[in-house]
Amino acid sequence: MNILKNIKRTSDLKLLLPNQLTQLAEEIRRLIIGVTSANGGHLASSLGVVELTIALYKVFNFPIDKLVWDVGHQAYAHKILTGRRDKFYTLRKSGGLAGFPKRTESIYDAFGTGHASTSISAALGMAAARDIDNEDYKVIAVIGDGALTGGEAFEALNNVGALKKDMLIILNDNEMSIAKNVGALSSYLSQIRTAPEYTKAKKNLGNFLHHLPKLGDTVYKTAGMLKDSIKNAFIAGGLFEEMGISYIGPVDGNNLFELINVLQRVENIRGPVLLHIFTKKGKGYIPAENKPDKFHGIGRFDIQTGESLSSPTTVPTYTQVFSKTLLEMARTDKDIVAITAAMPGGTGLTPFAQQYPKRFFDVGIAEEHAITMAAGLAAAGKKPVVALYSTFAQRGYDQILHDICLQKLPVTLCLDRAGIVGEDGPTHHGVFDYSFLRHIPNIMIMAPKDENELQRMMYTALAGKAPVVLRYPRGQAYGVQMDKEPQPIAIAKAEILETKGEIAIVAIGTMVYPAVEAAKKLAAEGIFCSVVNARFVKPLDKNLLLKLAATKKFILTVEENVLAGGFGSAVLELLCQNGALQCAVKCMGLPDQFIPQGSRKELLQMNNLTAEGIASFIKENIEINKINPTGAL
Ligand SMILES: Cc1ncc(C[n+]2csc(CCOP(=O)(O)OP(=O)(O)O)c2C)c(N)n1
Ligand SMILES: CC(=O)[C@@H](O)[C@H](O)COP(=O)(O)O
Ligand SMILES: [Mg+2]
Repeated sequence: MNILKNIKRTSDLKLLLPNQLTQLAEEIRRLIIGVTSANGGHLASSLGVVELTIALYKVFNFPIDKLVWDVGHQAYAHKILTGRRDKFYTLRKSGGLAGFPKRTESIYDAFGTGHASTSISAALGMAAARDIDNEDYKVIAVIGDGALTGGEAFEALNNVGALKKDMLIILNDNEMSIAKNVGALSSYLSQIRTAPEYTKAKKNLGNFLHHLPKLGDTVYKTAGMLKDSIKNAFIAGGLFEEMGISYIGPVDGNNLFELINVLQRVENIRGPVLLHIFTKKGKGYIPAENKPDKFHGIGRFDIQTGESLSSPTTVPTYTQVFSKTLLEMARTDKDIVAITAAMPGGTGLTPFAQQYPKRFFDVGIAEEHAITMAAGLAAAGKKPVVALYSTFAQRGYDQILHDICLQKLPVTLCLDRAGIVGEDGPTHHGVFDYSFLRHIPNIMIMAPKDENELQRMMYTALAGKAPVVLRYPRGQAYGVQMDKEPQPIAIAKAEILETKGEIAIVAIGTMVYPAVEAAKKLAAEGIFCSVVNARFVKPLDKNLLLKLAATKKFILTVEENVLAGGFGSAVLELLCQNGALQCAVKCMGLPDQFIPQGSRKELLQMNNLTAEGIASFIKENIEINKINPTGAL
């Protein structure tokens, strides 16, 4: 790692000779592969943009110029080149470097990201601020072809074309979202790549690059000739041009010197420019080049073989249970249709897509559209199931409220990765869904304690005629026996798991088994508790909760959601409105702050959301609330 080691600041890179730049790309790739093989991470996307990152640092002057990475999952080379090489081994670990750009981590991270399609809006904001202050720096957004399918990116392009700010949008087209990119825009981009004019342009490119002036040629700049000369060497990108954005490309984004040359010239063009580059996702690591979807975001793996190093298990993930159950239900119910927003693999919908292609829709990174489209399908008599990650469903709040719930349409929203997700950190934890959904009229919200309950809740949701939200976490379920003929559960009925003592633990979803275990631990110490699996955040089991309030001295609610507006606060509201706060009530859940990155286990422990944490919390409260620990009601 000789070249990389000697880069102390980004300006050192500008002095490197061509062969040293090539070696640098190689060294960066090795480092990225080494660290992600140990820590997991977004490998394929980061490998694809190594040349782009080097070219950007060669040509531009960051952090005075501003660089915004869309999603930010591809920014590993950027981190390595901006003073974080020595800490790169801490990537995605608790207290380590974030997997995404983060403003508090480096001045080179101009904008924090994690969710898709925000880069053009953020870059336009920076360009507008620059112009208000009469400053002079470049603003660059790098957006992938997947992220460009998001509505926010188009809202931004629409505005960019009107405001005509000096800014560069680099479209990194690798024909992939996480899975194969989909949609009309993706077809349009591939038409550009395969157009005969492009082959001609590519032939002329070498010639063209050697004859055009670089930075500082004022004659070309003022006459606007530079822009025309560059554009004439490429082919028309009609869509963007029509929107008032100069289109340049496509350029081979894994050809470092071609890229540097083009960037040196594009730098001089005034107004908004979109530079279309194409790259290979996973470039430089054969297993990732061959399976870019598998290596998009991967856990620990063996570098030699590319095989996963996660311990094998027969316990299914919640995602797999959702996937299998939906497939079974769809066999007998022809009205079931499924929608994903660019995450067929992550949400478990790939088998459904293969089996029922006519009833499956991958809409691209377009959560808002996915939800309203589901509302349309429901209005026309179908039973849509929309599978989204909880964190990305945040995008669709108004669509859930206005398009589904107000019209009481039977859409089932399956929120995967709900709760703490782990190493992706605060941009991705799905810890707000109870709070941003439960105040919406007509909605039903359920959370299963295990995979069998998830199955039963899916049957419950699809048997009804109203909007339902089901939320379940990332990773392994419990390994419980599954019902052969799953039956729906009773609406608004909690499950009583233990009936002892003056204390009641009312837990929901992932917190039910830890609550049961806590009760067992406490019982071994002579402290007795009742345990309730609430099952529903809405509607609550009113009768049971009022009975508990009347008969117990202390109720503890436990949830894997922020406390503000969550399940516990729903219980408190119910008891308060019914004048039933005669017993003490406390709530365990997540605090009013963003949860950092770390393993799910570590983060649950840090927040006391474990059997031990629940048991200690109860012990602390015994004295305060004058509870008879041995009391058996
Ligand atoms: C709002 C939102 N929805 C979904 C995702 C999940 N996601 C992360 S990266 C990605 C694909 C991005 O594709 P692209 O922009 O082309 O980048 P590439 O990985 O191909 O480099 C998706 C769907 C997200 N981060 N944000
Ligand atoms: C960057 C991004 O948003 C996704 O790639 C996400 O990291 C996937 O998470 P899972 O690994 O839980 O599928
Ligand atoms: Mg892509």
